[in-house]
Amino acid sequence: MRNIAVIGTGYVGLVSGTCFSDIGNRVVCCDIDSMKIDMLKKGVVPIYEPGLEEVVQRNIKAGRLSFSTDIPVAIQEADIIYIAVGTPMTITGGADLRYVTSVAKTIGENMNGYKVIVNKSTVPVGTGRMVERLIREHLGDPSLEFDVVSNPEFLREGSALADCMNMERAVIGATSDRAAQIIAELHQPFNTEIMITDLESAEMIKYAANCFLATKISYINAIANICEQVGADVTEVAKGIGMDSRIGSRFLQAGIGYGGSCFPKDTHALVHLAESVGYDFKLLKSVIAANDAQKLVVVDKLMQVLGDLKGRTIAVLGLAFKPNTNDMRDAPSLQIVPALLRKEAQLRCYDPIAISEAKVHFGERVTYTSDVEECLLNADAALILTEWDQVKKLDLGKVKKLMAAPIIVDGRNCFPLRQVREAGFIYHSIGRPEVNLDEN
Ligand SMILES: NC(=O)c1ccc[n+]([C@@H]2O[C@H](COP(=O)([O-])OP(=O)(O)OC[C@H]3O[C@@H](n4cnc5c(N)ncnc54)[C@H](O)[C@@H]3O)[C@@H](O)[C@H]2O)c1
Ligand SMILES: O=c1ccn([C@@H]2O[C@H](COP(=O)(O)OP(=O)(O)O[C@H]3O[C@H](CO)[C@@H](O)[C@H](O)[C@H]3O)[C@@H](O)[C@H]2O)c(=O)[nH]1
Repeated sequence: MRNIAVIGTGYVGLVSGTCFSDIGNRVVCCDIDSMKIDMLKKGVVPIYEPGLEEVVQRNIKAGRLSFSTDIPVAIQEADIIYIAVGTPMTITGGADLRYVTSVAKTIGENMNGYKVIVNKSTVPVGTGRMVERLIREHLGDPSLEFDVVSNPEFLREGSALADCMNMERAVIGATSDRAAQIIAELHQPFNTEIMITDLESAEMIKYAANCFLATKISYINAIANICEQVGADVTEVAKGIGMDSRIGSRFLQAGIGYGGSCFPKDTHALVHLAESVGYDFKLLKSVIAANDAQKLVVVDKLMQVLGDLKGRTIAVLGLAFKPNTNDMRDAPSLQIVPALLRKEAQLRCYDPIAISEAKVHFGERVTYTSDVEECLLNADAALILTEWDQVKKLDLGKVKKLMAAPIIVDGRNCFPLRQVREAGFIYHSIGRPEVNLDEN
């Protein structure tokens, strides 16, 4: 049993802190956001993450998990300190390290014995060394010992708890065997593959992994754009190439580009890091440019079907960057909705859980509903932006009766072509042949 302090109780800090407590450690999750901490103390989880609230409540009850804004005390009482604060993108594309820097200083000021300081935030190579230096500079007693470790997080939003409890690997980048062993032991109950490496390589692994996945998505989206011109179907192509185990079938879903709190900022951060050492990462720059362009292909498709969008009622199905989350950070809808508004379309937007987050961005310029059928009622066209189950399971016969015209532009390839053809829709999706009424 270890005493762990997790500093930064967002998606990553809350989920990993909860999982560490669930395997038997005593964990205090800290944050400077007192509203968040007050909610969590009552067992209320401030983010939408399936299954999380139950596990949080279970561990609070068991006395293993607590929440606090008193970060100095949490540091003093812990033998392992996890840093899990945000590292958002700066205007120049690099990672903003101000929160990491501030936490490192606070840790240094409150050190009172040997501790392992573990960085879980996604940070550029060299940050672990900077954290080490800052802690040392702020130590009250220079004889105090500590080690800095990098243990990047690979969970996905929407399946964060399951991803963390069943992690495929734990990457541990350490500067001492002592610290590597402590963090490796901490991960034993997860029954996962443990990779012990150096600090710099661990930091690089996180960016290299995310940027590889982003590259895979931009690649299949580029293939989709060619498929449309040559009459091929990208879902068949993805299936066919994915059967090659060297390629693998995951992250080959063509769509409206990647969004979310990680891929957009991490691709930019790696380009920025490369630039700082004199490498022009042209490949990754193209991945980013392709992704930016991909978000808007559905706007062109809508115009191709409807012509002028002025005054037309569009049912926008899904606003979150992916299903099972209410996170709107860098969601493709943030580009697509304003582009449609510039064309003076009337937008009725559906999302089962992200409406209050979406309102921060779109305000009163669109109308909102969490009822998918209400969204579709009398609409001139439906535009699918998130592959929510509620959308994928729609009865197309019923949808046709609800809508003013049977038109769907699908940015997520939710329906088999045969199904929409039989239901009598005009259906334009990504990288697949168009379905038009004359062939129905
Ligand atoms: N969200 C994900 O799916 C995910 C997955 C893997 C890695 N990451 C990385 O993990 C890090 C955290 O991401 P997130 O999505 O959890 O961020 P988040 O924005 O949800 O949470 C960060 C939290 O840190 C708190 N914070 C800021 N400064 C603080 C300070 N000085 N002391 C205490 N708390 C402070 C904020 O109030 C906030 O609650 C980022 O580097 C991100 O790239 C995120
Ligand atoms: O085949 C695919 C797979 C994903 N996406 C899109 O890619 C984005 C990211 O999806 P996903 O990776 O599932 O979600 P995140 O929660 O952002 O997780 C990513 O980013 C996290 C933060 O770094 C990492 O920890 C995870 O391993 C990594 O998958 C979303 O917009 C998806 O719609 C596609 O377009 N096609």
